Amino acid sequence: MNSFEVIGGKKLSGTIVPQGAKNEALQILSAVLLTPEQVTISNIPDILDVNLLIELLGDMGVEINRTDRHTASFKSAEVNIDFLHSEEFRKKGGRLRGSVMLAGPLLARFRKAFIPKPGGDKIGRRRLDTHIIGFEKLGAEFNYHPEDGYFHLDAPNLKGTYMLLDEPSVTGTANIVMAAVMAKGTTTIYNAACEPYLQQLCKMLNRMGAKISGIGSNLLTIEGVDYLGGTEHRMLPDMIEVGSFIGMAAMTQGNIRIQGAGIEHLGIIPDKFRQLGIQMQFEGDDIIIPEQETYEIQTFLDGSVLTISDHPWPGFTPDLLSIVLVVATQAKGSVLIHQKMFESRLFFVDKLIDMGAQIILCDPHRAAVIGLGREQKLRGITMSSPDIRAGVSLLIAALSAEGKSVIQNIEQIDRGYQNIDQRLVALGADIKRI
Ligand SMILES: CC(=O)N[C@H]1[C@@H](OP(=O)(O)OP(=O)(O)OC[C@H]2O[C@@H](n3ccc(=O)[nH]c3=O)[C@H](O)[C@@H]2O)O[C@H](CO)[C@@H](O)[C@@H]1O
Ligand SMILES: C=C(OP(=O)(O)O)C(=O)O
Repeated sequence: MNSFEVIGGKKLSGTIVPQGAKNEALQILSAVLLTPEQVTISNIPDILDVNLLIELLGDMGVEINRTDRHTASFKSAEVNIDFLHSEEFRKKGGRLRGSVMLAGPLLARFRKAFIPKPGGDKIGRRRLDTHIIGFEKLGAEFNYHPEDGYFHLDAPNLKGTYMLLDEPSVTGTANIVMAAVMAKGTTTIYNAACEPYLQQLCKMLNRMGAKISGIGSNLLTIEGVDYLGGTEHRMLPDMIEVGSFIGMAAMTQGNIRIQGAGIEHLGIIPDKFRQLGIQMQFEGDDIIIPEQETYEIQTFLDGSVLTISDHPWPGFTPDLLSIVLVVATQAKGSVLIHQKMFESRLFFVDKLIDMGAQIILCDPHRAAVIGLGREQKLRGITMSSPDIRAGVSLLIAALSAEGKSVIQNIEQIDRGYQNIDQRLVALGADIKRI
């Protein structure tokens, strides 16, 4: 297992370009299975999770022509669905959450699918009920086979229907939409997830011939069609990377330009960093974070302590809460971080406490951060990265800390951040991959 050795205290400066969005890529790549025609995708992030999903598509018989690391064409003329039922798929597919989204398109086009226990971050219970119940409502029959550990799905006749989702699951909505585009009749999905990546998926499906309306809202209407054709698609900039860079700039007292940040798709993200007292300017589609001596956490209007919590889109994404938390440790003032959606995503704060941060973990969902206001630096330590976003938060802490830190298990970071060490070295960071 690789580690990062980081010597902290360097002010980062320069320009950084966000990669294509990881969580959009996982949806879009799954959708190539919906057509026998060619789909060409650009701005693909060159990261572990995405490369693994592309490999799985290849294993299923999809013809892949990767013109460069960020552009590829896919042709799913022949698909070996039974590969999903193999030991090899169980091992590889189990390493990423995104593999669960292969099921929707397979049901739509081939009327059967298999789902092994999916992977992804170990950040609490991650149920698949929304996916499976959605498929069932469309007419799929679902059986769990304890002997092989697979959900078996069969859907000889997918039929449009009305459904009210139990929760606006992101991958669940994507899966149900992909299953419904070629069902007979009209499907209405209420309480659908509506974040930008799902909007991107729906727009791409419409370009392929699907009839989806209500895009961007929590009520999607899908008129089934018989056939989808090829298309081209470009991934948005990764909003979680953008947020991570905003936090990193502030923590290291840096001066960074995030070029092509996709500002119109960031929703409430910039406002949350502003609530921490971070200044930023928008110039065209770039975000400039100027060097700031200190930044001060705002209070609510009545003067009470600020709370920052996650919520399904258009609320604040849970994937940036760990970043906000670490950035707050060097702010002036206090904030309560309330992770409502996941239950094991805050435990990494014990490492920040070891580094000298003032944090009280109230329970698995809430952490109170008392900012040090740069009066005392964090200390470098050796630590292990538990999940992708906590991993980057620890990296941000290490970049701002006094002395040397070692971050182990950086495969977690590589799952979602492309060449992060080299890109940060270009901004003046002292990071070695060991
Ligand atoms: C591959 C991918 O795209 N992964 C993202 C996707 O995961 P994923 O699609 O797996 O996450 P879901 O949207 O299904 O739900 C995430 C968690 O939030 C809880 N929940 C969800 C909705 C709700 O109204 N209330 C609630 O508490 C769920 O029970 C679950 O524990 O969306 C998550 C939520 O934005 C992100 O963290 C993941 O990075
Ligand atoms: C939780 C995340 O990823 P995944 O759903 O792929 O585990 C994430 O991207 O922060």
